[in-house]
Amino acid sequence: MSLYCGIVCRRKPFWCYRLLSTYVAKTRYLFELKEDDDACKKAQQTGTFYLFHGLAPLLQKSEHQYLPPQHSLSELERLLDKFGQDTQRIEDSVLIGCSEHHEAWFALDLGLNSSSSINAALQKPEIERALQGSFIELRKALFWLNVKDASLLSTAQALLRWHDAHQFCSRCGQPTEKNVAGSKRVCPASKSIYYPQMAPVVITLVSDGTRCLLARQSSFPKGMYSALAGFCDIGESVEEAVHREVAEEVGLEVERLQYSASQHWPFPNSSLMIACHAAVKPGHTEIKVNLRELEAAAWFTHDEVVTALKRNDPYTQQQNGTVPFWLPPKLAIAHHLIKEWVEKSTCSTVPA
Ligand SMILES: NC(=O)c1ccc[n+]([C@@H]2O[C@H](COP(=O)([O-])OP(=O)(O)OC[C@H]3O[C@@H](n4cnc5c(N)ncnc54)[C@H](O)[C@@H]3O)[C@@H](O)[C@H]2O)c1
Ligand SMILES: [Mg+2]
Repeated sequence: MSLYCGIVCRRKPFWCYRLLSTYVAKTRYLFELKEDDDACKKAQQTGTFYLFHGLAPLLQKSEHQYLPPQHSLSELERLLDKFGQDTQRIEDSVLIGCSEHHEAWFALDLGLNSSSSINAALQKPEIERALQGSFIELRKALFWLNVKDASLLSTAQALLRWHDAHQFCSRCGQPTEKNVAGSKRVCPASKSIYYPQMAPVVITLVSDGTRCLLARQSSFPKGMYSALAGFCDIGESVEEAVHREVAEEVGLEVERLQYSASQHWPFPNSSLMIACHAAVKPGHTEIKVNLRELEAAAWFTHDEVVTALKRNDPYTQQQNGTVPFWLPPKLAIAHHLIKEWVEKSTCSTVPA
């Protein structure tokens, strides 16, 4: 229930956090930190930092799970000091969220070349030893993290990568400067403002009523099949992109599009995955694979998909040198789409 009653406080910020629901207060607090550099600097004093090296997050193994440790500002300053680095490097950190109690969370990459400090990147093994953890490639880490940490670290990696790649103004070539939160970069020379971007991608699970269509690119791990995905062209609607991508990749026309869900996907650059179900016209099921885009595509039955969904670790399942058919991991939206199709077809209400 929202406690916000429309009362406007005279204190800065112009709303009173105490009158807002926890969620609204949190979003307003994060909004303030993005807009106000002084407030964000102050938040760093009481906030915590997630560390990365070359875009790989620091993880610590605890019992049966991997967790990303959080470090306070003073711990981070001590670490930098220990390795002979100036604390200006902390200016490269980006805001990635906050707790319900308004403890701000930041991410900092110690391996990328710093735009704030003249010191060279820190050496990975030494920091791993000092912090008793390992920097693990995010694609691998996603298999071991819980949903909340996976989402937070994906956001952090996407934002750190975007800042690393946008250090110069594309209009005049001069260096750009990030605001404290990292929600934008500004070119002092041309006055251009740059905001972190995501590319919209449609991902579609096509059904013929009893089977679903899955495909693989040669770059996928062996045996893995997924739903059809493709970047939206400029000027296209989501619906147009779904029709075009399915036609382009497998030579089929689809109808009865149903939006399912969306997801931020950090690889290889930030994408906004928009997931849909679609159906082919009855009898129009002949696949014509575009070999410039895909290695293979095929129709899979309900039973084949159910069996594949149960294969959590496909690499241990190899028999006689063959790799079994398997599906993207739980955290990928493709997994969600496929699971949804299985559940719907079990109830006999799958899009025909
Ligand atoms: N989260 C998931 O479940 C999931 C599943 C499948 C694919 N994906 C992601 O979807 C994305 C798109 O899938 P795809 O590779 O089949 O796309 P695609 O079919 O559009 O083919 C990729 C090609 O599109 C072109 N392209 C056009 N706009 C681009 C842009 N903004 N960035 C990069 N390339 C662009 C390039 O030539 C590129 O080689 C991939 O990055 C992949 O990681 C995510
Ligand atoms: Mg594709």
